[in-house]
Amino acid sequence: MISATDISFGYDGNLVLDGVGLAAGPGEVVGLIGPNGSGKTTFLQTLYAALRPRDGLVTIDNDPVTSLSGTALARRVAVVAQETPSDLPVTVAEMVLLGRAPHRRLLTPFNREDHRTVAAALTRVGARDLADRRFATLSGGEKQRVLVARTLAQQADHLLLDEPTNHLDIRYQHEILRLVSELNVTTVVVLHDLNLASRYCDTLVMLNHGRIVSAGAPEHVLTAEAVRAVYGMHVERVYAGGYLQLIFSPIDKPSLHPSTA
Ligand SMILES: Nc1ncnc2c1ncn2[C@@H]1O[C@H](COP(=O)(O)OP(=O)(O)OP(=O)(O)O)[C@@H](O)[C@H]1O
Repeated sequence: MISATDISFGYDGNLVLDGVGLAAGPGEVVGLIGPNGSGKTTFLQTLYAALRPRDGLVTIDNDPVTSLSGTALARRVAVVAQETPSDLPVTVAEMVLLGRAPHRRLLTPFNREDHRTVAAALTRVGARDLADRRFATLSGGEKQRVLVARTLAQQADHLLLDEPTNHLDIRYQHEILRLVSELNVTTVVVLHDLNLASRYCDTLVMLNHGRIVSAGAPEHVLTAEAVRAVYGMHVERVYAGGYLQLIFSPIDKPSLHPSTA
């Protein structure tokens, strides 16, 4: 369970999060959505104590996140941040093996079980054949899948993901998010694609200018009014294949079809 209450944060005195919060219950996937600069990444970073909020409290299974040591936090929380690691001279398998580090004592060699876990994680993201490649030489999408594999190898029961579908082709966007939604791991994920957010998240938190505009079930958050107010876009809501689908058009060029919302 991840809980954040009344979080405020500013860079150099400029407030970019103003009293935001969320609750992700066990196994739940919470999507953080909102326009560019609305504070999603900043909020996510406060959840794993990469940033210390000015006010408010973040807890992981009721423990304040700031009370956990680095290793204790890494055993419980796996993170895929927006910036991928730079040109570390490691293979893909070695990069995923780093996910096992919180489970090993310092300087204890990795064992067969670690290597099995890494192989299974790479298989789950469709990257087993990349195991011996230099990580730095992968495409953006391949890197992203490998970083998700690293979080699987970490076997933490909380997952924080910042735009994990960035660089992924349409098939892997769905495969990665379906995998995340089936992991039964408490997850907070920043997403830009509102249709993916709607399909794979249990609840959504919509930010704008560092404040929460609405939170709850995707169909209640992604209303035409909210999308118009927050993104300045016209949206038609349709249900296709049992899923809510949003069809966007700029406000000055309304869709030819009347709203089906
Ligand atoms: N290191 C920093 N120093 C100063 N201001 C920052 C810093 N990082 C972010 N900001 C500012 O804080 C605000 C929120 O940024 P943040 O990256 O959290 O938004 P976001 O919703 O994740 O944006 P995007 O969708 O573009 O990734 C923005 O105005 C941004 O310019």
